[in-house]
Amino acid sequence: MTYSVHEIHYTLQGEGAQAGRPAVFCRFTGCNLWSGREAHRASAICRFCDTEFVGTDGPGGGRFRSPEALAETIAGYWPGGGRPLVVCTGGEPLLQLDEPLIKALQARGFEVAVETNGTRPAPQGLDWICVSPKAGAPLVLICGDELKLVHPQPGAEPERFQHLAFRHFYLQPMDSPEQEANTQACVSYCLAHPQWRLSLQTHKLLGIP
Ligand SMILES: C[S@@+](CC[C@H](N)C(=O)[O-])C[C@H]1O[C@@H](n2cnc3c(N)ncnc32)[C@H](O)[C@@H]1O
Ligand SMILES: Nc1nc2[nH]cc(C(=O)O)c2c(=O)[nH]1
Ligand code: SF4
Ligand SMILES: [Mg+2]
Repeated sequence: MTYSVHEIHYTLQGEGAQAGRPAVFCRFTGCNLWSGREAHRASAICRFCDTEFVGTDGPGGGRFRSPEALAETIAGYWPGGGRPLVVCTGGEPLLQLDEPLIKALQARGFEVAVETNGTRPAPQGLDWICVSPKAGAPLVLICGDELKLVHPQPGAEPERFQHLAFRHFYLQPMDSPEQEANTQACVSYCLAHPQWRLSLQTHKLLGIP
């Protein structure tokens, strides 16, 4: 298996239940819900993506020919100490992340977390699964550690997901020109439905990647 990675960097997890925790981010190329090209955004299934994931030419990106090669590169970003955490994201990481890579990362002491749109089954052995459902896309990954719903999304109302088997339920305001109104909508919904908590994209507030 060759892995195509857009970028690798070390920063704080900005979102959800693990916000504030140092982590290496491995951003895989490609997504099944958008090509990543602006010309295709308006006709994509997922139209609000805030992320660049096309190509292997980002910082630390490249093509890695084995799980060991990618795991060794990721391990090189950890400063030492603490419990190493890698967040596999993208693009859609579950198009590429497989059990051999999870094992190679865990063999180097890493907890392996994933940020996924939930349209693909997860490989065995993940330490943390964050599912972020998208309106109009089939949700097949219906259990995990956190469900983090970008809100508001017509066709992906929180009520559709509240019964699923996740430990944490988060609403994350959609970053868009309507962000202030979206944030207020998330606050109001959480106050009225306390099963849900607010996830702010704290890395954007801090100006870190
Ligand atoms: C770029 S996605 C990559 C992982 C995966 N494809 C997914 O959608 O979960 C990482 C996280 O950012 C969230 N996200 C993407 N665009 C956003 C936006 N405009 N505002 C808020 N969150 C956004 C996604 O829902 C997901 O939780
Ligand atoms: N700091 C930081 N935290 C994040 N949590 C999820 C992210 C993502 O794009 O998957 C992300 C990201 O892009 N940056
Ligand atoms: S599913 Fe994730 S990576 Fe793909 S376009 Fe949507 S937010 Fe971006
Ligand atoms: Mg991001």
